Amino acid sequence: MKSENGRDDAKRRAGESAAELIEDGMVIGLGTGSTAAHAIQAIGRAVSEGMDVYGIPTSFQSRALAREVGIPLVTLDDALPDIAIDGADQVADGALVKGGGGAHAREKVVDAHAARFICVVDETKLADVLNHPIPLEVLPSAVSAVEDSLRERGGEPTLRAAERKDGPVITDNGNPVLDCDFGTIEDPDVLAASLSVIPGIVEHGIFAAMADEIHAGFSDRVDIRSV
Ligand SMILES: O=C[C@H](O)[C@H](O)[C@H](O)COP(=O)(O)O
Repeated sequence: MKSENGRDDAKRRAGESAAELIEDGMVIGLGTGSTAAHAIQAIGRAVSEGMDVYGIPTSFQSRALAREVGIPLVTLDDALPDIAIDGADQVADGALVKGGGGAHAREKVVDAHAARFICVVDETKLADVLNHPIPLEVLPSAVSAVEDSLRERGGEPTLRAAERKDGPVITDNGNPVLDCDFGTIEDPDVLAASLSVIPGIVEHGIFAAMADEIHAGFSDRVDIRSV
C-alpha cells in the first residue's frame, strides 16, 4: 500500500505535467479534486510569474483555489476553454469515471467544451476495466424513481451520505448523489447511453471518449498516453 504522501507526490507530478501544457493567452478549464488542485497551484505560480491566462472553474472548490492562487476567472459565457485539466476516480482504456467529489455535472460541461481535455491521475486510478461505482447527480424529487430505474438496469445504488453533516451530500447545484455499483463495466458507452435517458438524472459520471490525454503520476515519473 502506498503512503498518502507518496500518493500525493504522484498526483502532484501528474498535475504539474499537465500544467506544463499551458501557454500564454489560454483559457483553462479548472478541474476539481486533489489531483487537479496540483495543476491549479502550478498555473497559479505561472500567473504570479507573469503568464496571462484565464480559468473557468468546475466547482466551488476549484473556484476558491483559483482565486487563492491568483488565476483570473471567466465563465463559459465569455469563452470556451482551450484546454481543461481534470482528475478522475478510475481510468480504463481512455474512459473515465468521475464525480468522487460530486462535481461531475459541471466538470462534464467544461471538459466537453474544451478544445483539449487532459485527465490527471495517480497510478492507483488506472484499471484494465472500469468497475468503480458510477456517481449520479439526481433531482431531489426523483431519487426513489431513479433508484428503481437503476436496479432495472442491474445497478445497486447507494445515496451518498455526508461525513460531517446529517443527511446526504448535496452538490454545488443543490442535488443529492447516488453511487451506483454496476460491477464490471464492459462497455462504458452503452452504460452511459442507458443512464443518459433516465429522467431525473442530472448527469452521470461516465466520461467516455472525452479525454485527449491521460497524465498518470507514478512514484518516479509521469506516463502520458494519448487517447
Ligand atoms: O467530483 C470530483 C471529480 O470528478 C474529481 O476530479 C475526481 O473525484 C478525482 O478527484 P481526486 O483527484 O481528488 O481523486
